[in-house]
Amino acid sequence: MATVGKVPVSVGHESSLSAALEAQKYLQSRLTATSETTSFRSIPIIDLTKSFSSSLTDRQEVARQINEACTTVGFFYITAHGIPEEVCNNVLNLAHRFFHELPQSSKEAIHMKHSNHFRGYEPAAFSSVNDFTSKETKEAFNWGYETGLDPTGGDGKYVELDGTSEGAVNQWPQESELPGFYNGISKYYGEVLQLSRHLFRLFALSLALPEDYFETLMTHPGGIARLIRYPPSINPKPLSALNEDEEIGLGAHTDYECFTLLLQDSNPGLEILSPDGHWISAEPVNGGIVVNVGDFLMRWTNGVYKSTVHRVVNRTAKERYSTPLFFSINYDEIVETLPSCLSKDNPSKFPPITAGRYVLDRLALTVKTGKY
Ligand SMILES: O=C(O)CCC(=O)C(=O)O
Ligand SMILES: [Fe+2]
Repeated sequence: MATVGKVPVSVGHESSLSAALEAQKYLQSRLTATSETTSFRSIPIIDLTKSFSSSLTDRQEVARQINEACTTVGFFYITAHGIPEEVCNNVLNLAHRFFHELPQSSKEAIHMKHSNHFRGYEPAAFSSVNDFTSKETKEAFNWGYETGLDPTGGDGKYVELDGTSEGAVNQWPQESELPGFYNGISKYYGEVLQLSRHLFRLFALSLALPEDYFETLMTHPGGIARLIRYPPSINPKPLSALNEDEEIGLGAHTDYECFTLLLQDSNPGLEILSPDGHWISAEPVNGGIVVNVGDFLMRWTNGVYKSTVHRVVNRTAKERYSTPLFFSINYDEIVETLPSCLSKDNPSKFPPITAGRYVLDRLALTVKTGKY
């Protein structure tokens, strides 16, 4: 089994802190590297139809494509994923309503600064994924797992990133101010949570593990999600090799959790960095959801699955909306390198790590308040 059990969260904190600092160094090295031999110019599209088949061979066929994508690009689109179109359209529409209809004073009332858990409204330039050298233009609304949002009802043992369980920590807008908001979010979140569990079964197959290998690790999973708004560009510019963008929506970064499922509207903006230093636009695919490997899964697979650097630059005169879910396992699990990613010639490169603490230490580096 990959987990080595549950321990008090303080144990292993030092290693997750140094892991967070290592990750920052890794990011800097990726941003300056230009000479890797493996590279890519496009992002694969994986049709999930066969993943829902009762035939294991069919499911393994999809898992093989996932393995190929994760060992090379670290990003792929999924289509035929089963989330109804109207649920997706509705959540993007709610994002628009949140930023346009909710009065500023109500946004302030649920400002992220009131939260110990990075939840609530986050204005532009409040956080920065890499070192605060440029102000990020995005604004966001952040929330996380609640038992009531989980269609399975969970196992009632949810803990936050720091291992505590304080009860409800999400900061929601008042129903009277944004009618239907909680319901619409809840519908999408439930769907995308279940899709993430489905994907984890495919990830297990893709890593030559039993299909239910991760099952007991996602009974109260971490799942931070956001509505993000990128303002229209003041000075729209096409993507160029010169990399001299003044308006950065979200700076270059890797994600922290196991994997991310990202719904984006019809405006491009997401760009991913190929190993030889080219930014590739992850154009929206009709009915598609973007999936990318996060650093926690990269570590867990001993570096076999790639966590790829990406950023967002809105190059259009239209605003852009997106909704990522950062799917993690139960935050109180401690994991060590997956057995199928180890061999005599390839010993573990990473020490055991607590799922929540690792993410917390990464997130804490993105805000200046010093509060977290
Ligand atoms: O908005 C997007 O397209 C990407 C968002 C993202 O990369 C993130 O929130 O980590
Ligand atoms: Fe990201």
